[in-house]
Amino acid sequence: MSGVPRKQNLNPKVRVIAKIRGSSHLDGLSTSWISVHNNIRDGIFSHSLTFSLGDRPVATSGGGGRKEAYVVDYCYEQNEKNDLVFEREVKPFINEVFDGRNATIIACGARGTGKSYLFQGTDDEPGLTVLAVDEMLRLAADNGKSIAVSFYEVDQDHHVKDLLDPNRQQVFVLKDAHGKTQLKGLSQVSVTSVSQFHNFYGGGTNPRKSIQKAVTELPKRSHKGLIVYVSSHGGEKLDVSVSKLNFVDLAGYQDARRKSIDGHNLVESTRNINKSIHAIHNVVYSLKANETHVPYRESKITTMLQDSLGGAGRILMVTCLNPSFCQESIYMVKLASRSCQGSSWAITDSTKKANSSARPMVPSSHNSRMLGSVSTSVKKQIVSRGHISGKKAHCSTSTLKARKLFDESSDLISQKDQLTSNVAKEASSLEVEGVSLFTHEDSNSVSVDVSPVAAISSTCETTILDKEVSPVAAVSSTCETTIIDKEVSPVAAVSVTCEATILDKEASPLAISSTCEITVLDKADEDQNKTVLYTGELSMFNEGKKIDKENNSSIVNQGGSPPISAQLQELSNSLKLLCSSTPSCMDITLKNDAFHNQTSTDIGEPTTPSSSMRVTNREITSFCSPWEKFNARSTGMKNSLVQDYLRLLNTADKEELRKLKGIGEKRATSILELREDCPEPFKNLDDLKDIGLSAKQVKGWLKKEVGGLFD
Ligand SMILES: Nc1ncnc2c1ncn2[C@@H]1O[C@H](COP(=O)(O)OP(=O)(O)OP(=O)(O)O)[C@@H](O)[C@H]1O
Repeated sequence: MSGVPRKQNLNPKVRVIAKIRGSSHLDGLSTSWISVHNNIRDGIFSHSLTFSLGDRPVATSGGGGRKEAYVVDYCYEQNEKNDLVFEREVKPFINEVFDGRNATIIACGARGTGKSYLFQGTDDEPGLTVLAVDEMLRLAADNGKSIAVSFYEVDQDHHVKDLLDPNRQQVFVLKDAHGKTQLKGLSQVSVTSVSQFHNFYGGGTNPRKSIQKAVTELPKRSHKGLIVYVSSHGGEKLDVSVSKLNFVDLAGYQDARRKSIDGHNLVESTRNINKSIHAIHNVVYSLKANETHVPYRESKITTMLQDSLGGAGRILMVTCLNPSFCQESIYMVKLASRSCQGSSWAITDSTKKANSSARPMVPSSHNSRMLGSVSTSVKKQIVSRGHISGKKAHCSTSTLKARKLFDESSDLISQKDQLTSNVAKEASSLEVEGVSLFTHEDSNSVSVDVSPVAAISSTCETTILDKEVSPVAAVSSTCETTIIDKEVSPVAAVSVTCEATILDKEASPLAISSTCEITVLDKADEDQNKTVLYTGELSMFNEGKKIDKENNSSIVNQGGSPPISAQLQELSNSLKLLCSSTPSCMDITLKNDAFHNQTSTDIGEPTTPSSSMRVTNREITSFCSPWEKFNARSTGMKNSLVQDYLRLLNTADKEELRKLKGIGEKRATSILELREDCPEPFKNLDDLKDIGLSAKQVKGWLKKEVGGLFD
């Protein structure tokens, strides 16, 4: 990684990096599940991180099994040691601190990801704090300045304690007359040598051992902070600090619904910690985005650090990552990427999906909470890096089978009796089916003529949900294929997304919707990104009548290379075949209580509901009676309204939430708390019981909003 260009983000105030923890003997044969890729965007270098398990991408968006790439300013890999991170990231800060500015280095990450190791290190591999103090002492000696330190912790109850005080005296965070933060009761101790620092900070020659000892005496979950003051006054009591270098070792992020070793639910003890981790990310995000309001007051730790974080203060946020699979690490990377980029962005273009960047990756407890629901998902990925010029990559037979899932949606429907009798069994038989739009009609090979191709990924997901075991509530299939060509212009990425949804709560009504989309992003022309877009859309709400489908093809590519054009043509043909192979006539009754069916269905993946709501004009005109037209239209509107309402609950800020009927201060706070545990807690109206609302109540309010459509 040392040879890469290092032009960095132009906003020098905040830098967000990642560090993959080095291996210890305890790790055994852990192999990295994180891939690090170089990016250059607008001339700025960054790294993007993707996650996979074996050959499977880890679905991070919570929907559609998308493989997303999260951008950070830089990522240090497993073999890169503390001293490298120090030289590159911390040393420049020290010079600034000696010039009178404050700086803050924050380590965050899931538990056991090496945050403390990074800061404290070992005798053999000193950590950032030790290396920094060493360097600062040297500079202080050269410049006639002196160094002092404070060491504190902020526990889960927001209490601040002085760790240099044997009695762990409480520290009070106050503002003076000038609005500056005062940490009343926090000791400052002068330091003149590294070994002396070890004594204060670690209580011995091996800081790790001492800190581990200290940790056992402390509450399990707390943030720890070290302040290194640089003062020109010197002396034992440094009342006037010229500038500060803060090290903040945040408590490990942990899913609040996990159980502790002793079986106790950790919700209570982790909620406050997680809240403050979010708060510090929110502050970093606001500062990086130059927002006028920075939410320092959201937590004790950000209030304490306000003087250092604001103004000319520099910030380095290091997200520590586990070298082996860790769901919480993904979440931390999402937060880091959001802080780094303003929002996390995905190479697979999944940002097109509403809320995808902010979607939780924490496995939803809501699915498991919905008794009787069966959900299964399968993700398959083919990834090849480097050049595959003129080669044909062969897909496994599962891709052909997958294609069948889409083609045979009618078979699925005709099999509904079997499905309803044994949903779980059907689910497992469906899960072997994947989809590849690159599959030729007459063969199961994937042809890749684009050269060189940086990555090909194909993701398939199948979900069957049945809240009451029978009848089938929802069958949903999402497929995505992406080719990323980073090196050769003009094509940057080809992305294909297919979605199929079958909703059938009580045998009828039945709604089938499928959507296909091909997007080619062409970054060759900086001024004008050329885009080839193909969309195919098919929806069926039928009563034995004609089913309408709509295909839109819009080609505005001005300079696509011949192989890509040919490839696109192939894709386009495949899509047309795909759409045309879906049955054009179905004998299914459309029932007018579709709203109820839709809203009571627990659709686990958030990507699918919208497709089931699409009712185009052409579809509507294909219905026979005016009643059916009206009914289809109103069903779509009702469903859409419910989804918008849920989306609002999942994303709105407190102020917006309070504008909603039935949501006051208390409910708005509960909603925000729920979102901290699971950032998208409301997947259907039944989830509203978590905030003391019933689906019926909300439907009633929505009904009022839109008049008589809910009658
Ligand atoms: N670079 C590394 N090389 C070898 N071992 C490491 C490295 N980083 C961390 N470890 C080991 O991994 C384990 C966890 O590290 P550490 O305690 O620093 O994690 P943490 O993120 O601070 O955990 P927590 O959140 O629970 O405080 C320790 O046993 C540590 O020695």
